[in-house]
Amino acid sequence: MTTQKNGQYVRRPLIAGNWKMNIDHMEAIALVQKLAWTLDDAGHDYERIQVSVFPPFTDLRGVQTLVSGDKLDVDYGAQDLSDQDSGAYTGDISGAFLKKLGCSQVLIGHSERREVHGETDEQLGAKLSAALRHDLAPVLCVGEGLEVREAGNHVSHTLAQLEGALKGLSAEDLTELVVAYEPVWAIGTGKVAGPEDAQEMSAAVRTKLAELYSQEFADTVRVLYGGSVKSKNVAAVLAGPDVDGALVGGASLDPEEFAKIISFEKHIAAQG
Ligand SMILES: O=C(CO)COP(=O)(O)O
Repeated sequence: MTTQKNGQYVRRPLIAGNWKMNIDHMEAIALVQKLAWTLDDAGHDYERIQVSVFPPFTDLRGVQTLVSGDKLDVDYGAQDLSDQDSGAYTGDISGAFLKKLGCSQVLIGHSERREVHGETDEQLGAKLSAALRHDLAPVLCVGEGLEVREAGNHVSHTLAQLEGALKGLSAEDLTELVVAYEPVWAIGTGKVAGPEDAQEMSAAVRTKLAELYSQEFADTVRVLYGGSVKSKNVAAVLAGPDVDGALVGGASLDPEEFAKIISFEKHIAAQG
């Protein structure tokens, strides 16, 4: 969600937790509950900074029951979806089912899906279309591996992933698009991209979106950074004007640490 203030776009920061294949449905309920309590105690304003979690599929019903029963402001979504809506696709999950479970977002093209399941930009484009058919905001993940970074081709590589997945989709289709830049070498390694790296790529993503669609569209799309985000580095990583939030893996499994990351503005203020 993006609003306009004095002719400028104000992008609502999003801090999202990707739980990957961690935490069963009982643990998920406890984690969301603890997170919500911690954020309430800290006086978190969800309208200003959106909070989402991406649990495994089997946890979604439990999370839905808790969020709707306790009227929590935490949003949630799935880590993947099928490009099909129903039928003989054993093991796949339809966007229609996710929507029924109250999901508002869905991750698409996480580097682990690209690597482990060989998902291609073309398939990801089909998944984006499926998300849009079911009114799920797609969080499209892009980012380069270490070799590409070392060769200095990270910007062109990442923008090609972006363009490949968005092929054939219009700005009107993509009003809820979120892009997450996650350099593969920073995921789960403790090596976080420098603030300049996060800003460089976020700005490049925005320029590409302006080229493909319009500046106005590009100004409304939120670009997240992901890869070893922790409370101690979040203020630096989110300092760039084009970085609109974070996609957090490991650190989102600890409710206190995740709540501290969500309160990143306090860390920025403390830095002066
Ligand atoms: O892959 C990630 C989020 O999608 C990042 O994971 P880590 O924060 O554990 O590095």
